[in-house]
Amino acid sequence: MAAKGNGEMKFGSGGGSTTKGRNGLGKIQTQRRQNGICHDDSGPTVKAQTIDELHSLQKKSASLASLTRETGPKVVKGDPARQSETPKFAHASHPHFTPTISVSDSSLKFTHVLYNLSQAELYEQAIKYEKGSFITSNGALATLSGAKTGRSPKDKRVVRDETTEDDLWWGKGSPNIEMDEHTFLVNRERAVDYLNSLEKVFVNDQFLNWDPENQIKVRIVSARAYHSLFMHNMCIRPTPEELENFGTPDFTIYNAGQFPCNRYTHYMTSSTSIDLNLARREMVILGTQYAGEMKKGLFSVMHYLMPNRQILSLHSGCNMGKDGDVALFFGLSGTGKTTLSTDHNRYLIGDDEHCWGQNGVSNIEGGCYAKCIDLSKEKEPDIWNAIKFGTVLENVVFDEHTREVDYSEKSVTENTRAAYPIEYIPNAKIPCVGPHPKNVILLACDAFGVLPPVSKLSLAQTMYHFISGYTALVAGTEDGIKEPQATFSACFGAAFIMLHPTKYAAMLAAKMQKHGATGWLVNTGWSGGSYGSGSRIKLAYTRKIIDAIHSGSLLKANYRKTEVFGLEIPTGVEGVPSEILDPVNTWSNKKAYKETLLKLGGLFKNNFEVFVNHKIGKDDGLTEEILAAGPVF
Ligand SMILES: Nc1ncnc2c1ncn2[C@@H]1O[C@H](COP(=O)(O)OP(=O)(O)O)[C@@H](O)[C@H]1O
Ligand SMILES: C=C(OP(=O)(O)O)C(=O)O
Ligand SMILES: [Ca+2]
Ligand SMILES: [Mn+2]
Repeated sequence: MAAKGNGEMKFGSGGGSTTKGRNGLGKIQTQRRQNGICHDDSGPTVKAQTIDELHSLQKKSASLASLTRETGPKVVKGDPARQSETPKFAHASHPHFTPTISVSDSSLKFTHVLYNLSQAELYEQAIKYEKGSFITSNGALATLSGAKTGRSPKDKRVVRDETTEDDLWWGKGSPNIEMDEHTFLVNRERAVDYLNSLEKVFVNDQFLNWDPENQIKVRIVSARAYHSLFMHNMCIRPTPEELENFGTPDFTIYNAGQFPCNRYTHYMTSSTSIDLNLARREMVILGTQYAGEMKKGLFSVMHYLMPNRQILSLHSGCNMGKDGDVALFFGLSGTGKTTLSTDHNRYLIGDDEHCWGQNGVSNIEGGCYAKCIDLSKEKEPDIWNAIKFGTVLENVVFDEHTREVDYSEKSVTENTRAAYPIEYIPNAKIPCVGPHPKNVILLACDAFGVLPPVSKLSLAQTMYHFISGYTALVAGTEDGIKEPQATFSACFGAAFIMLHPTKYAAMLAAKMQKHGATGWLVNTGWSGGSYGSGSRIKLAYTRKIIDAIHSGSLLKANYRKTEVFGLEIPTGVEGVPSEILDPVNTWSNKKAYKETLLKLGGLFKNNFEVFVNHKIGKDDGLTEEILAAGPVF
């Protein structure tokens, strides 16, 4: 599969190109692998369906309807390859078929709906019809997401209308780039036409949010078995009874990711467009097949719907101890939410998206989406073992013959991923709900290497760091040592929030205060120098720190304050060498340490300037305190 400049996918010809693996065998470069599409025409003979049956099926798939045409393709259930399910009148060549002149050409076509297929059925669909789909030695389904191997936040658009005009955060710094209703409909029509032009589409009807009172029904219409399996794993799966009584979805995604948007359409700046229309309760995806867009798109919807019900939506992992103590793990991508919330000694509530309401926390999702770069069985056994039959493995490289995955391979992308149902983690807490959090852990992967491995935060400091949403990763790994790239993303999820960050911050402050939660800042990044001279803090040490937070022992430790950031750091943590707890000790060049510390402090200050004139909550005092809780120098 080769990417064209405009984001379209082009399937090239010829065999898959291979590179030599460790054992000399060709390793499948899944990105470039080509395979002919297999057409299965060996099904039994044509059998007509009743009109009633057809109507009930059409009702089920009413969301595929065009808004501007009275008629569109007829929708039928089942795989077109299994011809027994194909009605007679689908074939224009049939002697009894009488065309009507009053209908459009599209109404003569049939689109088969593959409705809530099982994992096994989706495997078969993917392997038969989707290039680059393979079963790996652990039983997972390896797939390719195409040209896009990560999200495209710059291509996200939100319809600005009466519904959203006053409520949403617009303008500088906001992730909500506006589009008008008409343009949304243009893209919607493009996506629906594309989907209707296919022989078959996949429809998933599922739930979001384990809190039964605030559950949302979602429908995902997509063209690839990969997308259907991904959402099957990531959303909450309905029981057969729940599916029978599903009714009308609260929100629908039309994922036509293989098809580009029209770049001449107003508001478009590339051939990728992810469009959110809150009034219509619809999302359209064009020009990207990265499955994470669906999951994070729905997360944005929850970031709008839930705060309106006084429920705080959180970009965080969440787990619970044997005694019912709940911890939240906030952090940007790659900082450790999934890794640290998946803890063999605790119950996993969820790895990425939660709600904090009146009764406690609830996971929004039914699955986890783990990064798998450099994954090892020793360091992350639970995630390793979750990669089995049913799991979607995105963009990984594996041995052509043994189908063993090489998790160190970055040739397709560094953002290799595994999506699995949450019950694949043995100590998952089902239903995924828990009491009010006791600890709120803010994760930052500081590639500058100046933030302490752990600090205890005051409420004002927690808010300051929550609003800042800092992390710094390395810019690129190929051209040698590069400057770490500081990223500030409000609420540790600026790409997904819909309201002004201070709205979420005020809710978090109120909830933490009410329930007596303690805030912590944990650096999962560098120590002993910046990226290039220092090294990443050992996961084993970070786990010890997290253990001490959970057990309550760290709360009782002795603390002292650091300069510049004014962070309270413990003098000792069980299982962690004491000297690393103050980063200055780990730097051989103390002058370089101080310069880097001041540099990072300056970046924090600059970033926070846009929030200086905003009030956080009803309490003026808190706003003042938060402004004072940043670096001082
Ligand atoms: N000290 C550490 N703490 C947490 N993660 C670490 C650490 N060192 C290395 N890692 C790696 O960093 C990555 C964190 O990614 P992940 O948990 O998926 O982040 P998120 O869920 O926040 O996007 C994992 O690949 C993990 O193995
Ligand atoms: C899926 C994502 O989540 P994370 O990287 O936080 O795990 C994402 O941000 O695209
Ligand atoms: Ca994320
Ligand atoms: Mn994650």
